Amino acid sequence: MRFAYETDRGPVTAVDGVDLTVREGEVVALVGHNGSGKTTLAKHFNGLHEADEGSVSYRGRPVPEYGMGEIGREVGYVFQNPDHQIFAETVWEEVAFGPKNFGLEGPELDRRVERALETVELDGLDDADPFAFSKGQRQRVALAGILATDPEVIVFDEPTTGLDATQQRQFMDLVAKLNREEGVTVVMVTHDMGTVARYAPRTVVMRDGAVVDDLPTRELFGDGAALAEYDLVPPHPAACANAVRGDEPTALTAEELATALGGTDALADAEPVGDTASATTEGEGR
Ligand SMILES: Nc1ncnc2c1ncn2[C@@H]1O[C@H](COP(=O)(O)OP(=O)(O)OP(=O)(O)O)[C@@H](O)[C@H]1O
Repeated sequence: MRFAYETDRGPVTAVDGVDLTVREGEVVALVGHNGSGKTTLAKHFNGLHEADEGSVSYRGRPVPEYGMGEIGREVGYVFQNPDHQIFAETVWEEVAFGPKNFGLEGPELDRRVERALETVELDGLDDADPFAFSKGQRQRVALAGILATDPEVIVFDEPTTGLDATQQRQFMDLVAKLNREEGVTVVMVTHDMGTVARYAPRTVVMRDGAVVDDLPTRELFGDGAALAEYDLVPPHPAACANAVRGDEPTALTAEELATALGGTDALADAEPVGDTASATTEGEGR
């Protein structure tokens, strides 16, 4: 597929020649430099963009054929900045907006909202003003708003940007639980290699609008040549493991590294997500 933005200076091609299949129940990371086309591609998954050439299909049917409401119910998109999504004056109104739009009302709507708020651990805060929340809490409100629509797929654009290490871990553990327990398919655009290593078994690497690699994350982080070629910095546990492991597969997390070195979980416990906070392709702040 191909997509170009129309600008004053003419069309800017953002994605070109991408051929990608995401399977049900997967967690896939989309990585690559700034401007490589990750967000543009991701926005095709729920119809926020429509391909100029080729097409993007969901369950075998082209996304544009679904209509916005229909595809929105299947594929939720969580924006990088929750404030691009949040608009209501109370948490309840915010989370109820999606399912209300899809025609839910009464006790069924209440149940959906309560369940979504429980999942993100914001239950009991129905009347709170989401704009008075921390960034991490707003991110969770935004996620609850998507969860309340009961999607099959969730697309996250930089899900942990602006969250501290603990909030990052909490947010991503929640996402992992949705995948594990409810079978939600997850596609996440991220620069955070620690998050990729810990949560996404498959990584798609983009460059200049194209997919240049698509491989198991463990393979990517164990392959020095590929990491150098794509200019990706592996998370610390993988870097350490690569330095000492010989022919063994690399470690992706501190826990795995500790086990590989014959240690105990104590080492892992000592290092919560320091690796995820620093091991990005671009350094802090992204
Ligand atoms: N609204 C827009 N108008 C014109 N060009 C755009 C627009 N949004 C993105 N682009 C261009 O499309 C290309 C791909 O951008 P995109 O945001 O998809 O990349 P990305 O990999 O998600 O980048 P980042 O990591 O910085 O979020 C870039 O060249 C970018 O400048």
